Amino acid sequence: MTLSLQHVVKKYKDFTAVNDLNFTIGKGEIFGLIGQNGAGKTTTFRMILDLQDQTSGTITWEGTPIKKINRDWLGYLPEERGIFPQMKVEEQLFFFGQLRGMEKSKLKKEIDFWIQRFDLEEKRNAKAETLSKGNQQKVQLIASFIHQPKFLILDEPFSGLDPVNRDLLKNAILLLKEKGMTILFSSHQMDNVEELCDHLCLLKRGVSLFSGSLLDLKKQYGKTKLTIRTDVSIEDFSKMAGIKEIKRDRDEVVITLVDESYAKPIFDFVSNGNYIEKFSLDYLSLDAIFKDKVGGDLA
Ligand SMILES: Nc1ncnc2c1ncn2[C@@H]1O[C@H](COP(=O)(O)OP(=O)(O)OP(=O)(O)O)[C@@H](O)[C@H]1O
Repeated sequence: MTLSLQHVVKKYKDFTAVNDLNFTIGKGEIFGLIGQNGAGKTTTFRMILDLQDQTSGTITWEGTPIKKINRDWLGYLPEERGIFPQMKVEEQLFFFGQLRGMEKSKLKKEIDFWIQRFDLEEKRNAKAETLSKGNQQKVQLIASFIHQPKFLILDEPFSGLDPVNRDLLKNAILLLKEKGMTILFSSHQMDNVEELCDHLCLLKRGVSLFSGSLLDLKKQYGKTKLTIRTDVSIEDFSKMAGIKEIKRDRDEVVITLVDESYAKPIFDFVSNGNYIEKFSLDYLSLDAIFKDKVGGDLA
């Protein structure tokens, strides 16, 4: 394993912000840390980054305590956004790359690649303060990994991005993974986590409710989401067993089953021996699982 947290605790006086946290991230993995506001995500990042000490527990990178490792292995996009407002985009990226010891010609190639990739060519010589919020975020993001770190931490990288830029970012993260980077990120948008993560940790008030592969988490709930395109009314489904929740969504009926064994009798009932256009049995979405795990208690 590349990064490993073992029994990590962080206390602020008598308040425990992170409580006995354990997870490991494999090389080249994209790992999601999810949890509501105040769950302890940023605190965890800051401990991994050695910006603050844990109260107890160990954090290691390839078996070595992180404190003993050269900082250049790391990249970080903090939740608080900030770039130099007066500096031009390209200058800014040169500044961050050189700060991290990158050689100029290699840096130039990287900058050209990412400016192109993030659709910032027209902004190359613009001062950062004249850029839209989304474009500033893209520049800060590039700055976080321009020195090609082995491990990249992104705190809420998707916040404030429109759908087009969201996709640009998503594809960039996948490209970085392809290049062998290990990536840890947090997001409140479960669809982003679902699309990107191999593994994840679900935090609630500093306690891990789950840590492991996304598929294993989904398997805990089984294939219990049933979507059927049908005119059959919700009332008519009331005679069927195994339905936990049912609602109509335009021309479809969406059912949460007690377990997947109830799907077949429902299929027989709805199709009645005829062709049906859509009948699909899926795992629950991460969003539904998250809400179930953390409950309605938002405090
Ligand atoms: N320096 C500090 N002193 C006291 N309490 C703190 C300090 N920093 C964080 N906390 C508390 O620790 C808890 C975890 O905070 P943290 O910022 O890690 O949450 P988060 O999961 O990143 O939340 P968000 O999604 O809102 O960014 C919160 O209750 C917060 O108020």
